[in-house]
Amino acid sequence: MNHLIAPSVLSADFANLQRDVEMLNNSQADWLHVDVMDGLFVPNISFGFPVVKAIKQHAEKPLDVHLMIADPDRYIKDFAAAGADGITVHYEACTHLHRTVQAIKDAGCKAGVAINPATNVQLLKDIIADIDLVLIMSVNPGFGGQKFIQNTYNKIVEAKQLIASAQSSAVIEVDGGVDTSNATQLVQAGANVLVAGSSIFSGGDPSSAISGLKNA
Ligand SMILES: O=C(CO)[C@H](O)[C@H](O)COP(=O)(O)O
Ligand SMILES: [Co+2]
Repeated sequence: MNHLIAPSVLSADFANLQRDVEMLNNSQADWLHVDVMDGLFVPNISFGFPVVKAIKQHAEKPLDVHLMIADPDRYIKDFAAAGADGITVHYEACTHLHRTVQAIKDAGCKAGVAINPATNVQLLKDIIADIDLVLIMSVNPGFGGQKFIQNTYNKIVEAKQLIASAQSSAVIEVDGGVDTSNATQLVQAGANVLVAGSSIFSGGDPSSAISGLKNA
């Protein structure tokens, strides 16, 4: 599979969200990555259902919703209703992860599980066959614009082996500090989906930054 690009709307201009979503519609972006933060699981608050709904109204590509919230079971149905196509929860935020994954699927969405930089890939062994996506965080979640953590490459290789041994169809997504300096090596290690926020939106030409990552 060719790798996919999922620009993070967290780095968009919130005062011009429709304009930025339309730019993404017309770009080589494959998905729109939507970061929801609750100020509890992570030390930052981003946005909730009304903003996800507003993005959905204009988006022509799937919404890849990354929930950085405590006890996400409480809100799965609401995010599905708001327009999520995929919902990713954090391993570290779920007491009953299997139940949460089933709830995501029951809500009609693709189910993803994210792991923080200090969480061992092997902890996904008993859920890997049930999920559609593994999100390997390459920064500590909570903020855009952080420095990429090098150990991510090893974790991608390990996740790929875990997926193969379980005959899982899960794809591997990487999130945090992704730019053209590491994109090629991430894809070579086995990443299928690259999330990028600041490297896309901080320059003057987001659309060509997306093309740069797509051609990595
Ligand atoms: O989940 C996230 C932060 O927790 C964001 O998706 C991620 O940080 C993307 O932003 P950047 O490319 O600027 O690192
Ligand atoms: Co994210």
